[in-house]
Amino acid sequence: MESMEEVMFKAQTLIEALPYIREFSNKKVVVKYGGSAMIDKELQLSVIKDVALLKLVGMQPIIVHGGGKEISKWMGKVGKESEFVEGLRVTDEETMEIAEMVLGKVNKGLVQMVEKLGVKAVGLSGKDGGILKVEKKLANGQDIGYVGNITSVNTELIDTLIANDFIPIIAPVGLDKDYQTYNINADDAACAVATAIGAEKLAFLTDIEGVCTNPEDKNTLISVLTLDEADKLIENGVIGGGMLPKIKNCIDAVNNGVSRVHILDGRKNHCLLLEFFTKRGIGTAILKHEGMLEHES
Ligand SMILES: Nc1ncnc2c1ncn2[C@@H]1O[C@H](COP(=O)(O)OP(=O)(O)O)[C@@H](O)[C@H]1O
Ligand SMILES: CC(=O)N[C@@H](CCC(=O)OP(=O)(O)O)C(=O)O
Repeated sequence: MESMEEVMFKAQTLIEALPYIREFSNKKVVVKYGGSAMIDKELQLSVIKDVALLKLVGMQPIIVHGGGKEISKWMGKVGKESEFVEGLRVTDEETMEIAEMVLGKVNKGLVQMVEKLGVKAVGLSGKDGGILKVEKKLANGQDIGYVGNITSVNTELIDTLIANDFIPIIAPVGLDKDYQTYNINADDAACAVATAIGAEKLAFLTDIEGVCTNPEDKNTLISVLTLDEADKLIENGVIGGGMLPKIKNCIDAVNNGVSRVHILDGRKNHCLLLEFFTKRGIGTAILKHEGMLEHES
């Protein structure tokens, strides 16, 4: 049996959420779901429950997912080594086939979870309705195969689904002008979709607390990062590895009108709810300038 104190705490939490629910009512929010937060089934359900709740309280969520670790696992099963250049998977024809199959499986798994919660979802890849059009992307000037750089986003299908109360769940696969299939980094896909549909908010779920001055020490988490500060951290090498393309996408999204961009720890249960509905927020917020901070500390 819950104590009165516990019940009151829950009521307070709900009241704290009120202004955020009002502010984001009918607003499009994009969640990039990938990395380690995808591996654990329990964590998956926690993320999906959060997204379903965002929908049920009146927001218009769109999920863009990855599945890099799952792709690597299945590559291993067929005896293929995964190779990355600048965080991008070197993608030959066979790798493309595996990536598309695995991302399709991940996609339908997420749809299934959302539907089970009684919320409508449709799973798509960037091939459907011409959502993601690409050209070949080079990494460090190097040809790494069927890796796509997004050239345009067709929002027609996404908008139709949202208007009909579905949560669109998008896998990062696209077509070039000759209708050749390409593998797309999921962070790139999330940024492009958020920008094209005019999202109010873009949240990247990843496997670390947020941007840190020392990634080995979670106490060095940076809660708020302005574009100028982000540029400096890139210049002096503080931001590296997989965080580099993520931050570049964050900068792009902010510069292209997505006013709230966040990097959150997807390993933390209900990280989306904490970010969306509490005063403090969690993770790192990337803002054009400090004055735009929406959370009080
Ligand atoms: N300054 C930094 N702050 C946080 N993480 C960083 C930083 N520099 C490098 N990283 C690395 O980036 C990783 C996150 O990127 P990545 O593994 O590609 O995420 P995902 O798989 O979720 O897309 C972290 O686990 C960390 O090792
Ligand atoms: C070109 C490229 O690298 N594509 C990625 C697509 C999946 C992805 O980005 O998944 P995460 O977000 O979980 O890392 C890949 O093949 O791994």
